Amino acid sequence: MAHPTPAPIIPPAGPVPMPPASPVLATDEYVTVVVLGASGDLAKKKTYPALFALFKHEFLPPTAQIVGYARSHLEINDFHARLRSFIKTKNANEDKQLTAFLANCHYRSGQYDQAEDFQQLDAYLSDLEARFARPPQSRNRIYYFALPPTVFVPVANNLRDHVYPRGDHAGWARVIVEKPFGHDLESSRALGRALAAKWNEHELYRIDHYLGKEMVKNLISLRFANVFFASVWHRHAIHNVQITFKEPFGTEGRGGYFDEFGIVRDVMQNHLLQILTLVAMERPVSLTADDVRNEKVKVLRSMSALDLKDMVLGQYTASPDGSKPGYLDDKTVPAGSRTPTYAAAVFHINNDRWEGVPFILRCGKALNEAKAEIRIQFRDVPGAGMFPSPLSRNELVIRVQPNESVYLKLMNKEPGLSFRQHIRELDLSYQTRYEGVRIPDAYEALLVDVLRGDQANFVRDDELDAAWAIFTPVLHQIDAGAVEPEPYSYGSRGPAAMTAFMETLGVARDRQEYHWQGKPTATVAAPAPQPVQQPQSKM
Ligand SMILES: NC(=O)C1=CN([C@@H]2O[C@H](COP(=O)(O)OP(=O)(O)OC[C@H]3O[C@@H](n4cnc5c(N)ncnc54)[C@H](OP(=O)(O)O)[C@@H]3O)[C@@H](O)[C@H]2O)C=CC1
Ligand SMILES: O=C1O[C@H](COP(=O)(O)O)[C@@H](O)[C@H](O)[C@H]1O
Repeated sequence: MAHPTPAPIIPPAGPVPMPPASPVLATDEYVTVVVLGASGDLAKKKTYPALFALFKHEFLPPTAQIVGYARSHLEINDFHARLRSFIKTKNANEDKQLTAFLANCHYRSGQYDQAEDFQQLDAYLSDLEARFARPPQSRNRIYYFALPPTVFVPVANNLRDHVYPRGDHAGWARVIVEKPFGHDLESSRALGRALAAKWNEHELYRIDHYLGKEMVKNLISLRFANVFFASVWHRHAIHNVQITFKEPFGTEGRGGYFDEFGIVRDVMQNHLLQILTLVAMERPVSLTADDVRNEKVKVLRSMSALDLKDMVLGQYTASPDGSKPGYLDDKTVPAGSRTPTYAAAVFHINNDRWEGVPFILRCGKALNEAKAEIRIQFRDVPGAGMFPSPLSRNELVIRVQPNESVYLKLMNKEPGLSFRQHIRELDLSYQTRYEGVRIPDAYEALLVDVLRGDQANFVRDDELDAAWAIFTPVLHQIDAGAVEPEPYSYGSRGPAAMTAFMETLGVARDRQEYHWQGKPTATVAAPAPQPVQQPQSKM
């Protein structure tokens, strides 16, 4: 195969100034970000918009260069035009910023398994470093895998062998890997071994983008920076914990990818389980990555492998009016597929703090609303009978999205001459309490962590292993078609079996009508945004 020589880099018009201090990178550090799979879906929808946002808000130094790499042959102007169509700007100033950002975005095409192509990439990066890094700045490289998992290993090997920083001022190298990290315990271990053959654990950043969401990052502050939560955060006060993810759209023509995984691998084994560990873990010794992850691993190791009898699985059918197709109507889904698009499961954490408390994880596509939340339901008040009104259980709700908020539902005396109790809430709605404050996208927050070298919000190898150990036995049964998922209509609340499932676990619904009086939230089915999914293998 012919390998074209790298295009010469346009010589600088004048001396490149030392970059201003970045809040995340010291002045003696220079960084190049290499986006592998730059022509794909994830790159254009998430990676580049997040990098632009960091550039715009001066978290990415203006000299940092971004090099896209993929197999497609793309002219740089076409590549920039493609990025422009996915990066929204609000005014002329942002347009100017985008033009400046794109001037730092390069593109190289090459195969994923060819050493020579990676050697040429290395030469290209070295040229850029010679131009933009100012000695004594160290020359650091971030490699972002926006790639199908089939090429993770050859790309990781080629990068380590041919594109690793070396020579004078060589700095650090960090690899960002996107899920799926295998499809069960065995495949995850095989992938882990292959990556570990060339890379150190401290260089690997396994992304679970839910760990970058503002309210998920807030969990550690809520729990450990407030004495009143710490004092009720255990089985004596909490009856159950519900962690819920709902999407109001189905696979919408991308069922081919989804069908290989199903909702348990797509959302529950990673995003929801990660949230569970942050809700349940003990106070870490410090906020350093390993102290936090040590506590998360302990939670996972205190959980038994999931059993099918502790699950409800569902698959959506067409909406009652026929306007929305069922899962099996998606042409990309294999006929007769039993892949679940909805799953609920109950977990128990076998330790002193949580014994007997059900942790209920629920996730589904094509449901009645868009919502991700953590709902901590407290125990019933003893002696509630002395009150004239039925008492509902207190609930602490942490709304991850949309409309981030923390609210505590409590019983309050109706004001006035009445002595009745009604449900009200202590409400920290971000829209009103942090009016005008921009909440960064999860990918931005995680890229900042990578620039800082903070792995606390990334999944460690033993954490991943423990997570797969919990799910692998049921996943194998589901894969073997052992369960027929219960049908539920597109746009509904999920399978009918959920009502009995929640009742059996002792989850109580409000015992009075409750209507929140605050600003209405847009939780009802909205036009479906296209989900970002791991690009399908093009190999
Ligand atoms: N700051 C804010 O943004 C605040 C917003 N609110 C809003 O007020 C409304 C009520 O709040 P809240 O009570 O916390 O939440 P919800 O009414 O959304 O749900 C409460 C719980 O009851 C379940 N549930 C809802 N409908 C049914 C049903 N028909 N059968 C069985 N279970 C059901 C829900 O499960 P499921 O998820 O499966 O439906 C959820 O677990 C919500 O729209 C909320 O967003 C309230 C306070 C503050
Ligand atoms: O990882 C995934 O997450 C998205 C939902 O992410 P969100 O940030 O939009 O809540 C989901 O649509 C997709 O199926 C899954 O792979």
